Amino acid sequence: MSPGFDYDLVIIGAGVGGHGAALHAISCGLKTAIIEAGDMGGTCVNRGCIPSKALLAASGKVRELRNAHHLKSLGIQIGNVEFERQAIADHANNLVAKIQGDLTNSLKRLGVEIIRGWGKVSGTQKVTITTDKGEKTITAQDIILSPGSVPFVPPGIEVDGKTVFTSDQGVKLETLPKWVAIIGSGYIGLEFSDVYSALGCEITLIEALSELMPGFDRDIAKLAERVLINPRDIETKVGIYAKKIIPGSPVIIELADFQTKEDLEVLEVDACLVATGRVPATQNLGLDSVGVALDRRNFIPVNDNMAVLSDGEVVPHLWAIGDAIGKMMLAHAASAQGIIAVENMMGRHKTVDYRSIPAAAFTHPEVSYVGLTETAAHALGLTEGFEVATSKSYFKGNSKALAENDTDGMTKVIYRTDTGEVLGVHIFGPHASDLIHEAAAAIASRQSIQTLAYLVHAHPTLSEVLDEAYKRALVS
Ligand SMILES: Cc1cc2nc3c(=O)[nH]c(=O)nc-3n(C[C@H](O)[C@H](O)[C@H](O)COP(=O)(O)OP(=O)(O)OC[C@H]3O[C@@H](n4cnc5c(N)ncnc54)[C@H](O)[C@@H]3O)c2cc1C
Ligand SMILES: NC(=O)c1ccc[n+]([C@@H]2O[C@H](COP(=O)([O-])OP(=O)(O)OC[C@H]3O[C@@H](n4cnc5c(N)ncnc54)[C@H](O)[C@@H]3O)[C@@H](O)[C@H]2O)c1
Repeated sequence: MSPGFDYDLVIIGAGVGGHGAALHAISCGLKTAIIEAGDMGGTCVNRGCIPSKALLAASGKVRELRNAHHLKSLGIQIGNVEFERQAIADHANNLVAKIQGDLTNSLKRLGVEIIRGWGKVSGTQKVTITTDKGEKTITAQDIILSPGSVPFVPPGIEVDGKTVFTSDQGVKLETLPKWVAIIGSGYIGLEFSDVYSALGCEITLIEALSELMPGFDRDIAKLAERVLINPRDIETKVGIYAKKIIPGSPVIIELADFQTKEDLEVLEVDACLVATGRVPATQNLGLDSVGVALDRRNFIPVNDNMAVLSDGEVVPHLWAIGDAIGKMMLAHAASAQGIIAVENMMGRHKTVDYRSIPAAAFTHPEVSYVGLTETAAHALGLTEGFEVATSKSYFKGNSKALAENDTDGMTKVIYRTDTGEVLGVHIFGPHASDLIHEAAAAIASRQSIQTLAYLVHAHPTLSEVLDEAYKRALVS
């Protein structure tokens, strides 16, 4: 315990980032407190990963069981498949309650003090907590800020939470609108279009940029579009943005060309999900009391060790992690950053290796990746002076996928031609979110495709799609 302080570590925000940091701090012997103003578990547990994956799991089963053609190819026939919207919503809500309870108990069991209220830095190594009952100030050797993020709603869009809503309300599945517009084809847009289309809604997917799924590798995005969008009841509008959205019945959406800003058409739909990204929840954190200014996009500036910066200089004993620093808005990235922050405050110099952090969209089939897209790899090659090559393999050549009659998908491995170092791996296909981890481990140790091609994969497994892609690189 640091002499003269109430705690060794105080964490503001009990999302997955704060939780990960707290668990690691306890394992390092630090007396730790965590401050939470809202729901324990933050976005991921209450309004993000957990409820959305519960909805995807249930709606994915409906899709599978209603796919008579696929079932027949396996010799199976079943009758009408029914579902109850409220029962699916209850599954998601119950899972949230369970995981929120488990997370809170894990903190209590380990001796992390949970303080409810709004936390604010009130000077060097000081935090003030405001509750309905008043204010109290505590001191800590170190402070971690993990306040997370909230949905971004572009100007002109009015959210009423009922007919026009963000994922915060969407995960509650309070209605199944007959016709729903989804604004944005990123992670949330894709996952919700998977849920809604499986449950029988008609969708119009609107993307401002010139291609759908702009954040994903191009080959993967094109194939994903052919499987996840085109055959389903989803109309797409690309290069078009929602200039104005008025809630009601119907919801009125004014669309305009993203490049020219010219007005295009007006849609009248039953509901609209706004999935246009997230912004950091970094207001009123008391950062001015220690001379810290937010960056241009309101993220907290940090260095590679997660130390908060003021004018480029480290602010001693102040750290920030998670969505609020804007490096990679993912749950596992937030908790990895929490662990790295604690390691550095313990005097062990460590940084986060973003290149090896995987990401996945839990659609049916799934999309996953780790490392660079082909475009980013070529750009890096140009600045660092190396050539890039790719190797692809397809689920339609994989015995396990063939046995399941589930063969839509591909794997793409991107590597340097000089050293063979793997720079990125992208998978679209069944279980892609699990398959990506061997590639993440390979990238973490900067392995070459030549080494990976000699790894032995069990047969018949889906993981052989990676084996095939590695081996193909040796003969190309
Ligand atoms: C619909 C959806 C689905 C998602 N699915 C996935 C997924 O499948 N996989 C994945 O990796 N990521 C997913 N994400 C992203 C993931 O939820 C976030 O990356 C993650 O929650 C970030 O964690 P965090 O700890 O930084 O912040 P948060 O989870 O946002 O937690 C921050 C916490 O801090 C509290 N807080 C803020 N300010 C204060 C203050 N001053 N005082 C006290 N408390 C404060 C907030 O109340 C909140 O509880 C999803 C997000 C959404 C919206
Ligand atoms: N499976 C997962 O890991 C998962 C799932 C959901 C969310 N998340 C996280 O949550 C964050 C937010 O997700 P998201 O899908 O909202 O953001 P995103 O950044 O992934 O996608 C937003 C999309 O909306 C488009 N857009 C923005 N404004 C628009 C407008 N006015 N009209 C039309 N299109 C517009 C953007 O071009 C972009 O393609 C992501 O950064 C992601 O990291 C992760």
